[in-house]
Amino acid sequence: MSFTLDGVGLTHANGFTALADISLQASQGERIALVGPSGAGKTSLLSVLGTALTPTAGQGKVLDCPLGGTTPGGHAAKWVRPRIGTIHQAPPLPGRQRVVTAVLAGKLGQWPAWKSLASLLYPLDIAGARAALARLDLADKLFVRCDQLSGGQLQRVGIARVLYQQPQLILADEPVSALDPALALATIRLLIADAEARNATLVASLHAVDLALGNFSRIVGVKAGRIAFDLPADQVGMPLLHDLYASEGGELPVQAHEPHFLSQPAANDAATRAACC
Ligand SMILES: Nc1ncnc2c1ncn2[C@@H]1O[C@H](COP(=O)(O)OP(=O)(O)OP(=O)(O)O)[C@@H](O)[C@H]1O
Repeated sequence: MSFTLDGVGLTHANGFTALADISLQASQGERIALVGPSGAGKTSLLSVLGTALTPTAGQGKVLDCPLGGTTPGGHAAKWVRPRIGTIHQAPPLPGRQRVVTAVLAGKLGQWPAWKSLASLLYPLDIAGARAALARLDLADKLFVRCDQLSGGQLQRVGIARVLYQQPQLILADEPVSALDPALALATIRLLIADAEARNATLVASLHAVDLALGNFSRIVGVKAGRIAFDLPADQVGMPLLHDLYASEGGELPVQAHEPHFLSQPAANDAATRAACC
């Protein structure tokens, strides 16, 4: 198993319960899209899987490491964290940092301390960083400072960093939200192809339901901190989606703005997917 969550809950310090009774499993190599309205708990769920947040209820394991066993500096943290690659909606990259350093930082947790330190002073694997950036059409930005990039370019640098890292588990939080529809589709397909080639597990939260349904075989709907459904994409129909997004007036967020997609009685129609995804 890549991860198992059993009745996991997360209540924040202010008493707000962001996740409740989450039970979810994934085999190594599975690719899952998380969909749901704003505030549903998708980022919270990814943070628990990434061991950035510790559940306040339930139990689970990520890459065989028990959740809550990842105290800073502890053995479990040192072992599991370098094997998880997180893609943030807005990558937290220092503005003054060069793109090459930001990409190479993907392997800081895997390298010995001397190599990490040396690479911060002078990039040690420029060819590796360039190759990862080239996959996202950004090879020409290798020595550019991060604060000189657009939001979409910065988002793709965050993805290049994870491609360079080659983690066993990729957690992507709205990874293509700043990209135009065509680039978003190409980038999601690149991430999926990379995960497939390496048998890595990929869990991606996606704002656009058409992007999720058209590219992922397993869809997990999250609503009010709970799993609303966990189904193969071809079983996720329009009534289920409209119910999931009821708090947003039932309007489905789509990438391609295809009226055709929205008028279909079920999203599992192959022609619909071909038309919009
Ligand atoms: N540190 C925190 N303290 C209290 N509440 C929080 C905290 N972080 C998140 N929340 C709340 O938890 C809920 C779930 O947030 P989360 O970011 O997981 O949702 P999301 O589904 O990712 O939303 P979006 O699609 O808008 O990014 C929200 O209501 C949010 O306000």
